Amino acid sequence: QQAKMLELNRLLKQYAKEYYEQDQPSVTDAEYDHLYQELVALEAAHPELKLKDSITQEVGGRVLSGFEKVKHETAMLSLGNAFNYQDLVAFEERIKKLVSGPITYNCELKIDGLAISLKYQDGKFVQGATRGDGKIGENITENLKQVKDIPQILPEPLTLEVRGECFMPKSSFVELNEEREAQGENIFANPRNAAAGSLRQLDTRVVAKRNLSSFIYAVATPEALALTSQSSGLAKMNELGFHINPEGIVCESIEEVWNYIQTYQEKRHDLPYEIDGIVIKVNEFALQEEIGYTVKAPKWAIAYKFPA
Ligand SMILES: COc1nc2nc(N)nc(N)c2nc1C
Repeated sequence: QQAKMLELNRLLKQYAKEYYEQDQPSVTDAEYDHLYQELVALEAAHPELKLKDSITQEVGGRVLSGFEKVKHETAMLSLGNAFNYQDLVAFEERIKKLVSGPITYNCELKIDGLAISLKYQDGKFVQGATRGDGKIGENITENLKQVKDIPQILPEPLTLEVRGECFMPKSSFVELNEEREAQGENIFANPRNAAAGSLRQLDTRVVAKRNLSSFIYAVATPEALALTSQSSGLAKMNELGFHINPEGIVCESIEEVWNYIQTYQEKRHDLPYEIDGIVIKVNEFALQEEIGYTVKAPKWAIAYKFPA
């Protein structure tokens, strides 16, 4: 076993050197991960034999043997869907039955990535998680630390949780598939799969090379920031250093919402990331509370899905 550990360490250090210094690894990520996991397992089985300079002890060589589960304090919900103008009119009619007074709509691009939750304690990023089943997600904090536009420290010592989408820009997706093709590895079908596959990596150094990005779209703890609307919430999160999608607008009517949808049904082909629709939300938080939720989704929001 000791000999095996020595051999694995020698190989992995050689591969890591190729990967990080010479940028032409002689093995694929998958082979590297496999060997790495073999060493992690060996060390777990024989801790007394673990080499003190083992590659698994190196800073940055954060390799998990799996992801812990985390419970979401407030469930990460899904969205009801709309597929045409009539669905949007029906959405507004349902809402108008539940509230009096003027309603405005915050319209946001629906990024084709995967939902993430980010928790901050006294202004420090302490936990990142996947949506999972909405109640229980996976702890991918170490991987999300490799996403460059996710702030590690906030300008104020706030304790809050935000939610958003982690995605791979189109250009990075093309590059990654070219690399994988060159190494005879299977390519990803779309940027969403590439992002999901990257965040599932157990070796944070692989994640660091995948050029993932994020757009934050909600504060899960709005009371933490005394916010009154979705649009002001996004502005505040932007000030705090979160990456907020710049294409969102406030609409005064469903007609305006429909114009926005038509605009992006075309414009989306020119965006540097993939979107699969538009999310329309009642902008005022007081009205959102009045309108409420179904078991699985807010009644004050709807996702208009672009035709595939
Ligand atoms: C309020 O809940 C949500 N808001 C969202 N907003 C945007 N922009 N994109 C999403 N995918 C999204 N998903 C959910 C569940």
